[in-house]
Amino acid sequence: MTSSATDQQPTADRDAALIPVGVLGARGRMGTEVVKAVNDADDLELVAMVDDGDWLFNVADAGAQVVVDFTRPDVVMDNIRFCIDNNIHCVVGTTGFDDVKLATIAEWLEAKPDVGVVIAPNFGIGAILLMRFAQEAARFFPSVEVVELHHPNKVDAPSGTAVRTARLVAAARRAAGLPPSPDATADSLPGARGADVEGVPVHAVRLSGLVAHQEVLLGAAGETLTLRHDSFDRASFMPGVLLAVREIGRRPGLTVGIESFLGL
Ligand SMILES: NC(=O)C1=CN([C@@H]2O[C@H](COP(=O)(O)OP(=O)(O)OC[C@H]3O[C@@H](n4cnc5c(N)ncnc54)[C@H](OP(=O)(O)O)[C@@H]3O)[C@@H](O)[C@H]2O)C=CC1
Ligand SMILES: O=C(O)C1=N[C@H](C(=O)O)C[C@H](O)C1
Repeated sequence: MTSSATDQQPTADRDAALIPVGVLGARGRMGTEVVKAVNDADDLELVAMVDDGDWLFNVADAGAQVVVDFTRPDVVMDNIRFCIDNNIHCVVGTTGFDDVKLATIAEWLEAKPDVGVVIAPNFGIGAILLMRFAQEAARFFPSVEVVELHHPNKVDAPSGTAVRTARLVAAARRAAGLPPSPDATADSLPGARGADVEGVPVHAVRLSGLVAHQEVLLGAAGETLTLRHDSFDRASFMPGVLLAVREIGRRPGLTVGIESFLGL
């Protein structure tokens, strides 16, 4: 049997190359998948798994250099604060961030210029491309609406991805000088026209059998363009998560979305 270059390295050197990773929300739907993906990666080492009720200090005690957070919008800020204070880079998939929360994280990071935090509403490559395509298309169409469709256990609505998509589309429309989308609705039931995100209606569907799906509907005289992405399995988020884990040590400060990690 031939031995590889890695096999010939002394054990200490080989282990030194592994990135020690802690997972927060480790027993959740996403956390379970992340634990599997980290365990399967040759260059990463799972050193801590923390879920609700567990001792957060475990990640620091275990020497995690990077923490992956898929918990809940109401606890994620405390987790990020803890990691920054303990010089641990953060890869955050948990949703629920607004400009105020992002500014708070940026402020915390000022005291720790070597620490990186990436907040990504979606790690799916297809979903990231959908956002980019929607942004590109937005200026050509007077009408646009976003429909997101998810499993019924999701606690937040609309999804973080849909909010980010709507904001990107709204910014592209503003840059192009487009007026508000035409809409003659004068009488409606509450919620019938969706949530208004910077002038873009966002509709949220919760349905058994679904995982995570999104459509951006764009309309002009005599034509429509529908952009759709489907995550049928949470494995779809893992290449993006692992990319962020490997990259975040080289990206100090706050990054929103992994577009720049993908060269987009
Ligand atoms: N960015 C992306 O690509 C994706 C983002 N998400 C987002 O990730 C988040 C998690 O989603 P999902 O995995 O489906 O949710 P789950 O509810 O399945 O998982 C969350 C887990 O975190 C646990 N938890 C709660 N509080 C804490 C805490 N203080 N410390 C550690 N763990 C805690 C929960 O425990 P308990 O159940 O007891 O509360 C649960 O086990 C959501 O915000 C979702 O929108 C999801 C998919 C992809
Ligand atoms: O809760 C989920 O499942 C998902 N949450 C993220 C979001 O809110 O955008 C990403 C993806 O849609 C799956």
